[in-house]
Amino acid sequence: MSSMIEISGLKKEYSRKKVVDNLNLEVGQGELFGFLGPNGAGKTTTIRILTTLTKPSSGRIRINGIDVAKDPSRVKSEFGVVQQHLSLNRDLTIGENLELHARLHHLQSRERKERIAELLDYVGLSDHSDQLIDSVSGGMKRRAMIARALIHRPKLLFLDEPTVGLDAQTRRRVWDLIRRMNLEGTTVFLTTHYIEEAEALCQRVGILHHGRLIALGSPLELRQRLGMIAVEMQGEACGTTYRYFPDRSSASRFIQDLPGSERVVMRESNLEDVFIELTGEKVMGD
Ligand SMILES: Nc1ncnc2c1ncn2[C@@H]1O[C@H](COP(=O)(O)OP(=O)(O)OP(=O)(O)O)[C@@H](O)[C@H]1O
Repeated sequence: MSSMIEISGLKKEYSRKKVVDNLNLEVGQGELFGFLGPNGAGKTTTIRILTTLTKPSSGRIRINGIDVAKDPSRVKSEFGVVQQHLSLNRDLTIGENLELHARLHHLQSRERKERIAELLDYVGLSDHSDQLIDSVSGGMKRRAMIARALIHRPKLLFLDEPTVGLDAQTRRRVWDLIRRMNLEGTTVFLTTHYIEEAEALCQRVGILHHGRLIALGSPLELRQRLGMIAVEMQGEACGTTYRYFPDRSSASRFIQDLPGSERVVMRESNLEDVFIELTGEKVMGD
C-alpha cells in the first residue's frame, strides 16, 4: 500500500513543553486511521501541523508525496479538514456556507451548483440548505462541515474529534458517513478521545500520550498484545486490579485459584484497557 501521509521526526514545542514528541508515522492510501488520546495529548496540534496551520519545531511531512513545508499551497488541494470547533459562518445558511467555500476553491457557477447539491444530498442535508447555521442541530452542523471539507474532492480528509458533543444516535450517523467516504476511496485521518469511536471506526489506531505515539496497530492487534480477556478483581484493600489473558480458559483457571473474598468480573478487553496499561491513566474523564 502506498503512503498518503508520511511523518518523520515530527516535533513541536511550546515554551519548551514537548507537545508533539518525535512522531514517526505512515498512513496508507485508503486507510481509515485514528489518533486516540486524552485532551491535551497533542492530537489537534498534529492535525494543525499536517494541514499547514501550525509550523512544526522540526520534522518532515509528505502528503501524497508532496513535501508540506516546501509546497504548502499545492498540498492544500490534496486534503479537506473538519476542525473540532464550529468553523462555519453563523450568519449564513448551510447552502451559503458551501457556496462561499466553493468560490474560494474557484469552482465555476454551474459546477458550484451541481457540487453543492450533490454534497447536500450526500450528507443528508438537501432539505436544510436554506436554514441558518445557528438554527440547526449539532449533528447537522457537523455534517455541513464535512460537506464543506469535501467541496474540492480531496483524496484525504482530516477530522478533529468528529463527534464530540453529539448524542449517541447522531454520532452513529456521522460514523456511517465517515465509513462511506472511506469505502469510496477517501483516506481518513481522525482524532478522538472516545474509545468506542476508535474501536468502531478505525482500521488502525495510534495511541498518543503527552505528544508521544505509544502504541500503533489495529484495535484487534492492540487488544491481542495485551490479552483479549480482562479479569477485574475488586479487593477490599487495594481497589480494583486487572489481569489480562489470551483466552477465556486461561482466565478461568486464574480465577479458580483466587481467594474467595475477591469480587471478580471476566470480560473482553478493550482499547481503554490498552491505554490504562500503557499509561496508568484513563483516556477520558467525561
Ligand atoms: N498555541 C499554543 N500555545 C501553547 N500551548 C499550546 C498551544 N496549542 C496547544 N498547546 C498545548 O499543547 C498541548 C496539546 O494540545 P492539543 O490541543 O494538541 O491536544 P489535544 O490532544 O488535541 O487535546 P484537545 O482534544 O483537548 O484539543 C496542550 O497542553 C495545550 O495546552
